[in-house]
Order: sequence, then C-alpha cells, then structure tokens
Amino acid sequence: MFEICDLKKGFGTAGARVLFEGLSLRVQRGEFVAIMGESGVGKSTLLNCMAGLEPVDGGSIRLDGTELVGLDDDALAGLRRRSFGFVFQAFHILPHLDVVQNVALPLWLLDADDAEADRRARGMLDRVGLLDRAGDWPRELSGGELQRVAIARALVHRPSLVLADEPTGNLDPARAAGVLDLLLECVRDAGAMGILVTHSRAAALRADRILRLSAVGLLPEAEGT
Ligand SMILES: Nc1ncnc2c1ncn2[C@@H]1O[C@H](COP(=O)(O)OP(=O)(O)OP(=O)(O)O)[C@@H](O)[C@H]1O
Repeated sequence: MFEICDLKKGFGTAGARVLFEGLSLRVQRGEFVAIMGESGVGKSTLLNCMAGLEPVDGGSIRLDGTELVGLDDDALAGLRRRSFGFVFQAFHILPHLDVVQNVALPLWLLDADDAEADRRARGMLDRVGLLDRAGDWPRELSGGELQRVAIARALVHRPSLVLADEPTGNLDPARAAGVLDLLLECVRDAGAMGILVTHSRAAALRADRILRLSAVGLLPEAEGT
C-alpha cells in the first residue's frame, strides 16, 4: 500500500507560499489513480514529493510500510531504484544505448547479472510489442514506440509504485489510449500501484478513480465535472 498522510509542501522562505497541506491519499495494490487539476496547482511537485525527489514541510509518505519522509539521500535513492518506476513525458530514453539496454538500465542499477537483465528486458519488450526492435537505436523509433520503451523500462524491475506524469502528452488520441491501456494492464498484472498525473480527461477516465488537486487538497472528482 502507498499512503500519504497530512502532507504539507510550500516554496519560498520557510515554505511561505503553501502549495498544499493536510493532503492525504491511500492507494492499494493493483490500483491505478489519476490526479487532475489546474495548471500550476502542484501536481508535478506532488509527484516529485511522492518519490522523495522534493523535500516536504510536514506529513508522512509510506510505501509498503517504509516511511520516506526523513530518510537520507542514499536510502531514498536506493528505495527509488528498487521500488519506483517512472514514466515521464520526456521519457528520458538514453540515445547512446540501444532499446534493450535502455530497458535493462534499472536492473543494471540494481546490480543484476547481465544475462538476467537482458532476459528480463527482452521479456518486457515482448510484453509491450517491441521485441523485434530490441537492437535498434532510440532515434529509429516513433514517439509512441519510445513511450512503450519507457513503460517497459519503468516496470522491468517490478516496482511497487509507478508514477506517470503526462505520459501520453506527445501522442495522438488513438496512440495515447493504447499506451495508457498498456501501462494500466502492466501495473495491474504486476499487482503494483500506479499514479497518473494528467490534464487529459480521456486518460484519467481509464484509471480506477480520479482525484482533483486544488487549494483545498486532493478530493475525489465529482461525477460529471
Ligand atoms: N523549486 C521551486 N521553487 C519555487 N516554486 C516552485 C518550484 N517548483 C515549482 N514551483 C511552483 O509551484 C507551483 C506548482 O508547480 P507544478 O509544476 O507542481 O504544477 P502543476 O500542477 O504540475 O502544473 P502543470 O499542470 O502546468 O504542469 C507553480 O506555481 C510553480 O511555479
């Protein structure tokens, strides 16, 4: 389970500009949650806080019982490598590694054996329908294909929690729907948890529930809004 309790985050001297406070969230295994909200309300900042990439000003963030708030940088980095998967709009695919190497990267960072990393990366590429592109360079792939590589890489180390920030922002609606369905299916099949930040209602509607971030916190989206 991923549990946020009474989270507070601000910017400026002593957090003078409060972005959110009293924010709570609970995500169960196998569940995929979408977070929507006005531009600038703090969605990406919240996602960064969830991953321990941004410090918070109060509250607790617990992944499968481990408290993130207060962990030192090394412990946080280790937890991120083991337990988090990231799918961001700019995908962060490395141009000097081929497709299968890009997917294997999280396993290398966890000191997996090379042959085992290659086997698992190819298994994930098969899952996202790109096994035949394993030896290609990222520049040879389309935007939608790169996004599928990013999904394979985000899941290859079997993370507990996948965080996605506008993962389909560059794609046309049909491709976006296909990529999102794949992401959701992979997260559910793995019994992992997913949190998606998006401006796209079509994307958010594919999640199990939609929450809206605003000045009053994170609330379930009212039907029909
Ligand atoms: N390091 C920082 N220092 C000061 N202010 C920041 C910092 N990072 C973000 N902010 C501010 O916090 C607010 C929320 O930014 P954030 O990117 O989280 O919003 P968002 O909801 O994801 O927006 P969008 O939907 O446009 O991507 C913005 O006003 C931004 O300027």
